[in-house]
Amino acid sequence: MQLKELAQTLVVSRLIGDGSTNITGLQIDSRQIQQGDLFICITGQVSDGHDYAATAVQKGAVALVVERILDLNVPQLLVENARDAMAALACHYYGYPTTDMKVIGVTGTNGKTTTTNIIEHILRYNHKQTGLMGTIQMKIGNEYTVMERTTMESVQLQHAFSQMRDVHTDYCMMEVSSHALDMNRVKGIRFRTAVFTNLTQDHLDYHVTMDNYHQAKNLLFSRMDNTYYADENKRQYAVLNADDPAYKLFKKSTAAQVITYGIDNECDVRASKISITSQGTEFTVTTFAGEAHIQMKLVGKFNVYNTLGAIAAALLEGIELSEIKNSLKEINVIEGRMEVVDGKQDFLVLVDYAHTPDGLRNALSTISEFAEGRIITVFGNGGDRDRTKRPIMGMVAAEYSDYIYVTSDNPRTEDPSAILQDIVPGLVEAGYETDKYELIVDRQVAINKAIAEAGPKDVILIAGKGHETYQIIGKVKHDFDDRLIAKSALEARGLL
Ligand SMILES: CC(=O)N[C@H]1[C@@H](OP(=O)(O)OP(=O)(O)OC[C@H]2O[C@@H](n3ccc(=O)[nH]c3=O)[C@H](O)[C@@H]2O)O[C@H](CO)[C@@H](O)[C@@H]1O[C@H](C)C(=O)N[C@@H](C)C(=O)N[C@H](CCC(=O)O)C(=O)O
Ligand SMILES: Nc1ncnc2c1ncn2[C@@H]1O[C@H](COP(=O)(O)OP(=O)(O)OP(=O)(O)O)[C@@H](O)[C@H]1O
Ligand SMILES: N[C@H](CCC[C@H](N)C(=O)O)C(=O)O
Ligand SMILES: [Mg+2]
Repeated sequence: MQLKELAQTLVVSRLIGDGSTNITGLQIDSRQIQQGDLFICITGQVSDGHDYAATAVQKGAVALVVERILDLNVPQLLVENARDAMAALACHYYGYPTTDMKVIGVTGTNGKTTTTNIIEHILRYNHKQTGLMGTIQMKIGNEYTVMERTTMESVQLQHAFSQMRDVHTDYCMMEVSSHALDMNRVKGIRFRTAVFTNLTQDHLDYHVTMDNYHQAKNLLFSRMDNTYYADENKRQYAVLNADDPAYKLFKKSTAAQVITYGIDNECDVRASKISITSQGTEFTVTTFAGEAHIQMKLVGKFNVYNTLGAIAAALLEGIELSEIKNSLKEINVIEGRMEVVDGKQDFLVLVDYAHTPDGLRNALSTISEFAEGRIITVFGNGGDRDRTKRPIMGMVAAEYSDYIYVTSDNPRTEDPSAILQDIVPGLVEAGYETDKYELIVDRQVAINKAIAEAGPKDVILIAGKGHETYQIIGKVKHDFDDRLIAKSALEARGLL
């Protein structure tokens, strides 16, 4: 594609140099440049992409998108904000792929991965060609790729959507993180449906206040343009959790049709008669399309919420409630979400991705509903992330646990033992006795100890890392999988 064609998508940009230059790719990272790329210089928080433009040109970039003219002998497209411009350029370059499929976006502090996976399961079960993008993996056709980020940059997203279009994808279910909304990574995506799960504390390192965080989430809903299309396939929907007060802002600011779900408040898709065991969950769902009794292997009240959001989204696609019910019966536990580590033991070992105060509370309160023995919690907090959630998670753990191993999550560039120390004030504030917890920096040692000392009917919750197969210490990613470590600890006791 010629540079001038891309430039035309941005009315107020200024093109300096030869507009007929042929562009064969878009790239934001100088380390990944290929011959013929247009290098987009992003002014970031850590580095400035403009500083890497010369290297990018040396490596084969044939033109630049810049926020200030650089002294380099290649055509340059001058824009006010490169990240913003990038979303428009990416949509055009890849031929607006999200207008050729239905994209169902899910946002919220917790439950995005779970909800997207449930919707994907229902639609695939009902013979739709599906795609998936999120924390664990991306699915294009039948190919799965492990992901680094929950929501990628716009160039990567639009590229992935174009690949999905190539394999005739009907629906893409995607997680939409607040970072992505705030940084315009998802600008230009046409969402068929946007689902809101919940809003609780996380990411205050980035958003600083809960109000900013709420406003970032709101961008998903406020950018939905219009619901009044004659063509049913073009209508847009907002599926909102009516039990979370944050939904009111989204309801007010969206032009999409609003469908609410919940348990406690009056709403359009509502669950009642909920029964939870360690094996699964049952409930009755009352919807605008009838009533059904749902049985599934996912456990916990929070998974009832995730499922309600998914049921609403699927009903909007014309899937019969009876078919939704059948497909939910078949759904398996989502990787790293209340995942049971099985052996011959007479206690339960669960690996869960709870890494926020609300996530941990939900995981532990669910366990407390069926635990017959002690509840033993192994958890920590990620480094270089929201520090204010650490003592709160300590308080939550103290509220439900009989014993706690405070340990490392992904320390990243922080001092691991200092992170553990940040959790302790929460335990103290909760009045938790000092002989009921210990601090063990090495997560493997903590997991081994928890399993070595477990007794009959105890439940061990290993929280925070879920599906992750690594641990980031400093800047190094080490192999680490809570489930494999738990298994080897069981083996050491002769219980595998
Ligand atoms: C806070 C945040 O999200 N930052 C992301 C953002 O960083 P930034 O804008 O500050 O960019 P930067 O790192 O300063 O770099 C500026 C530019 O220089 C370029 N560069 C840099 C170095 C170089 O050698 N060559 C080069 O070209 C970079 O590619 C970039 O284009 O853009 C970068 C490029 O895409 C991301 O790597 C970076 O992710 C950081 C590492 C990160 O950890 N992000 C997490 C918090 C995140 O996004 N999480 C959410 C999920 C949260 C959730 O829901 O739980 C997610 O969607 O994954
Ligand atoms: N609806 C929910 N409400 C509260 N907690 C939940 C909910 N769903 C899941 N959780 C808890 O949060 C953890 C993470 O769930 P999930 O991976 O689905 O969330 P996410 O929003 O995708 O997280 P991330 O922001 O890391 O992508 C689960 O392991 C569980 O403990
Ligand atoms: N998407 C979340 C994941 C946190 C997972 C936890 N294991 C950690 O490393 O803090 C984040 O980037 O904040
Ligand atoms: Mg996720």
